Amino acid sequence: MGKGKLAKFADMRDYPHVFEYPYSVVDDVPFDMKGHWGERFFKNDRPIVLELGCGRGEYTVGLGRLFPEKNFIGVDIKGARMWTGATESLQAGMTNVAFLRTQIEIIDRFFAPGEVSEIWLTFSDPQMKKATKRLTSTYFMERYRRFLVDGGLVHLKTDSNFMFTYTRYMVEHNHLPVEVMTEDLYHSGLADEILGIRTYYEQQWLDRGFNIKYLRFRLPHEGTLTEPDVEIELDDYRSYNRSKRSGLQTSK
Ligand SMILES: C[S@@+](CC[C@H](N)C(=O)[O-])C[C@H]1O[C@@H](n2cnc3c(N)ncnc32)[C@H](O)[C@@H]1O
Repeated sequence: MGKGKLAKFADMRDYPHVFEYPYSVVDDVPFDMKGHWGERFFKNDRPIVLELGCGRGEYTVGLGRLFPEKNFIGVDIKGARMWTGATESLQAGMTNVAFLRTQIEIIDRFFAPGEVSEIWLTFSDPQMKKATKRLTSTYFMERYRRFLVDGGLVHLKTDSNFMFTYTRYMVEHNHLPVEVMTEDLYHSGLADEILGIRTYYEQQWLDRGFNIKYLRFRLPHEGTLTEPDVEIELDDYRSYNRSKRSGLQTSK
């Protein structure tokens, strides 16, 4: 039988590469590794890549294996999910992987200007009701700009037509340079060992016959970002009213 939540939380508290700073903690204790992840934790000055809303951390661990010359940090508020990737990377002796348990709304408290080189958003909740909760909204882009290098890459992998369409409008409206865009990754010829990493949620959507969409763009520091004024068709397989939970649990 698998470990229960309490046992996973206990493991996480002892893991040397897991940092747990939800709102309640970081309000009282400033995060003193801000600006010092390389020197104090990774012991090198290699590029740092974030996976935001990492869940079990498949991209954090998978990319960590593919790119030992970079450092990867998975961020999520759900500790029991994160435990999977944290345990796997610890058992594999990976020194270029860490996890941060916190709310992404306060992500800029953990990284200094220019400290992060890339961001992955993997199957983020589309948050169809409220743009400010959507991880590709300009609200979050403004936060990412505070620590992402100028012109740093943002990757979005999603099942959601709503999330993909919204993000495409946001990117076009703000003239952010697009590097790659496909509405059907696995039939596009683009899927390689990086894009072929499959997350837990991704596999569920693939099993249900959904196309996987992928968008990669750059986020320059210059210019004011504004929200696109568009109406986007809602994903009919997700519950609009309970968009706080992820689609798989709320569908139909
Ligand atoms: C649909 S799941 C995707 C998980 C994983 N990336 C995957 O593809 O299997 C979305 C994840 O984002 C996390 N998440 C969503 N909004 C968040 C926020 N504001 N702060 C921290 N985590 C968040 C959730 O806890 C959840 O684990």
